[in-house]
Amino acid sequence: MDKEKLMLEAKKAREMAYVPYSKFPVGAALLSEDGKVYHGCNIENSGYSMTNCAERTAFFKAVSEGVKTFKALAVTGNTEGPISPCGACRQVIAEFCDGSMPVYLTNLKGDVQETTVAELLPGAFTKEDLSYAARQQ
Ligand SMILES: O=c1ccn([C@H]2C[C@H](O)[C@@H](CO)O2)c(=O)[nH]1
Ligand SMILES: [Zn+2]
Repeated sequence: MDKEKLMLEAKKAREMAYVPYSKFPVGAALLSEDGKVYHGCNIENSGYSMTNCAERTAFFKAVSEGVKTFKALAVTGNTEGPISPCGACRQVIAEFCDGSMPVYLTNLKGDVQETTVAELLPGAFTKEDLSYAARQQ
């Protein structure tokens, strides 16, 4: 699947957003190794901190169905420039994806920023950091 199609899938996913508080719908489309697209939207809550972003929704859907290897991610929202994932999502993306995996950040006007997982979260805390500590025990 090409990046244009993946960004279109993110736009479709955005239509499902549940955003009564921010009124700021976001869509994500996560392409798995086996070519399947996992869609995600943001899902808000009256307890604001319970809100789940579009990106994490897509990852949690895939992982909960046993899929943990991914090829690309597209995210879109109605931002002036390409949308910028929050810190929590950057950490979740870093958990499941190689640093070199492409991420397409876009908006409704069609601006596109092609970046990578490593660029989104330089110096991410990873499972390697945990295993170092475990080896010392
Ligand atoms: O990349 C982003 C940025 C924001 N949001 C959501 C969280 C909240 O519902 C709304 C406003 O922050 O947008 C996402 O889903 N993804
Ligand atoms: Zn987020």
